[in-house]
Amino acid sequence: MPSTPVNSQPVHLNSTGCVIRRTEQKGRAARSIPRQTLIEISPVLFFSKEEYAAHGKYTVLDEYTFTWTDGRMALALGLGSLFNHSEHPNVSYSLDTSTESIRYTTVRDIASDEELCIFYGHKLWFDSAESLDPVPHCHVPEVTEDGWGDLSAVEDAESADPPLGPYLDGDPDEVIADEYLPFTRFKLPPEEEDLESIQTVDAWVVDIPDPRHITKMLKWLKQAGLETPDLGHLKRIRKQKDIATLLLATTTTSPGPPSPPPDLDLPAPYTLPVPCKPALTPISLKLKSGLWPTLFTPPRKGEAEDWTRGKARWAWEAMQAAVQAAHEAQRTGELPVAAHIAAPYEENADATQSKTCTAFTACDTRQSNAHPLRHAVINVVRQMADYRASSAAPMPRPSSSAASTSGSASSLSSLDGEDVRNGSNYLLTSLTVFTTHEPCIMCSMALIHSRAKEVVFLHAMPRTGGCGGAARLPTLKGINHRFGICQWKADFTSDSGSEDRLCIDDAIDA
Ligand SMILES: C[S@@+](CC[C@H](N)C(=O)[O-])C[C@H]1O[C@@H](n2cnc3c(N)ncnc32)[C@H](O)[C@@H]1O
Repeated sequence: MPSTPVNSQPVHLNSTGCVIRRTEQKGRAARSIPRQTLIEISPVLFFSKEEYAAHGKYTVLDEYTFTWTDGRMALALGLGSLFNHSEHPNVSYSLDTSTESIRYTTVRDIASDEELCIFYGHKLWFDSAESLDPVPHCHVPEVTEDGWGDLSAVEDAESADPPLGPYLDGDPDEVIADEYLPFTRFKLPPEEEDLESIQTVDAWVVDIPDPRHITKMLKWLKQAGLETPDLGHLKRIRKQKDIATLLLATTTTSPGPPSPPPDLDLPAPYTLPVPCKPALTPISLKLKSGLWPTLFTPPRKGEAEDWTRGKARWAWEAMQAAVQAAHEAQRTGELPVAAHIAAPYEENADATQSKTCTAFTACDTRQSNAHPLRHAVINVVRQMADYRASSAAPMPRPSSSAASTSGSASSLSSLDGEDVRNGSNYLLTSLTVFTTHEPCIMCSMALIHSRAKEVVFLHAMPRTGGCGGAARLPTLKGINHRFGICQWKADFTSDSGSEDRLCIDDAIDA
């Protein structure tokens, strides 16, 4: 660590204009740096948990290490360990598991000599002394010749307000209204059912020939403890040809026929298949009510998942990872198309310490592999599956999900050997996939097979896309899973004016 006072000449700097100065505030800009500049890629040094528990944590390293996505303790080399924490960071970072490095990018224009800070998370282990630097409000510093040649930025700067600003400042748990989200959500119409796809359960019913007995039977139902919530989506009485029939209980609740009061002299109960769920569409209502009178519960406005400021920031960083990978792909002669599977956003999580799932990024490699199927989405799913297969890493375990009609979603937990053999390595259950381009029909189908929770894409592909362009696969009849679809808003592009470079021929399937 250099020991120069704050106003002396920098003794350690990198090519994008960062310099280390020994003050209470580390890591300053030696010159103005435009937003969206990749200022540092820090390789990471790892310690096993055991090594860290036995030695590392008793040393100064404890101030610098954090938990990597796979549980190892990690130390950022280069300038990475020197960024101080701020509630208003001007630098964002993303963990790149494929190269085991961390990428640091400015989130707004940085004035010369301004301290460079990242956000450590909400659980700090020290009392934060925020930098006294005034936060410049979108002022674009004049870039004058400063002796560092023309190495100031990797990306071009724009003079507009930084798109991430609204998400960086303020309460990360605050729910953001749809119009302020960085993407537009497409509302999928409720899935249309047909007679074959309606799920039913067998239930006991009893005919009540004398209508005067209906009230008595309803009372008895309550007393007998048969007013169970599993039948809450069905009406209790069906009237057909002047005969009322009462729904008693499913055969799961009551394997044998319930016994109504003998003094009513009712006929013997019998079983009927009744719908398992309420009707979401008028067609479904008609079909289900043909089996048994069913409640109609169309999806209401505002039922979409809430997005918080912290989650919007997570999405922004994930899209940025995809965009960066696409630019890198382009530099190596590939199509500028990339996909990023983000580790799930954890509310109230410490950004550096508690990630339990790994993120994956892949680009299109159909040029270098001379293989027409090596699309970015296929590559990223494959990358994740290979990683899981090789490391017995955590995988999604099916449970329930609003987005999945196959009834699967996840907490991330290890699966047993049988699941692995069954191909669970490919499951994206509960995971969001960020792509620079709307996935083509093949990739959209792969995402359905993989049970992706949602897809967020930057560029629409009207002629070839499978998420609304040429087709919208999740809405096709007979599909056994649906993923949510979101398109990134142009105003919020993480690509800072360079997005035109990601444009590809609209005849190409991404
Ligand atoms: C990764 S290091 C950052 C670089 C460190 N300041 C240095 O001089 O090497 C993390 C440590 O820096 C200090 N630190 C970082 N941000 C701080 C802040 N906002 N307020 C006070 N101390 C901070 C804490 O001691 C923390 O354990």
